[in-house]
Amino acid sequence: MGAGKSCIGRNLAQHFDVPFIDADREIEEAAGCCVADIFEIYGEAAFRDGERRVIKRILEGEPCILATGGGAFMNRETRKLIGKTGTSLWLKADLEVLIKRTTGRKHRPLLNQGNPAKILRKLVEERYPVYAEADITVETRDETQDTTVARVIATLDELSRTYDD
Ligand SMILES: Nc1ncnc2c1ncn2[C@@H]1O[C@H](COP(=O)(O)OP(=O)(O)O)[C@@H](O)[C@H]1O
Ligand SMILES: O=C(O)C1=C[C@@H](OP(=O)(O)O)[C@@H](O)[C@H](O)C1
Ligand SMILES: [Mg+2]
Repeated sequence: MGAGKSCIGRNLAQHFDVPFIDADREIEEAAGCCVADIFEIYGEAAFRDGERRVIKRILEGEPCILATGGGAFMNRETRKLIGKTGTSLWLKADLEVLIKRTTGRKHRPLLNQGNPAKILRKLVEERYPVYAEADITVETRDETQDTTVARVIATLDELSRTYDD
């Protein structure tokens, strides 16, 4: 949450001229309400179930850049499917950066359940070892979106040169 998956993913899709899909927006469309309302009305378990199904459908579709929600990669089945059909990229941010980028934003229900900084610290501890299984890791720091996008593109360019050699 706050790493920039949605913003940077959209930018990258424009750069590479491929479709961009945000899994959270797809879930909201299917449910007819926003993520916060899905959590409130149906509960987190129902959201996770919808998230798993929506991501599976997207991965079975046309090639695209997909921004998942921060919890999606924690699902073993989703992780396996991403590994089989796609290339995963972890936008890795320090806790401080995540706090700065999420402060004052109310649309992430998990951060409204207590002290957001504490919740984010716990999630970083739980999730980062699993996120480390991603194919590619790119750091995102306290910097402009353009700087992060440029770092991702440079990393991908370097990797494609490595594969070409
Ligand atoms: N370098 C950066 N990369 C990505 N987002 C940034 C950056 N700097 C500031 N931001 C802000 O941080 C927030 C990231 O949110 P978002 O893209 O929704 O992240 P996620 O989808 O990972 O939760 C946005 O409000 C964006 O404007
Ligand atoms: O980390 C999480 O568990 C979540 C992250 C959110 O997406 P972003 O990571 O795009 O904010 C959204 O899917 C939901 O609020 C749960
Ligand atoms: Mg997002």
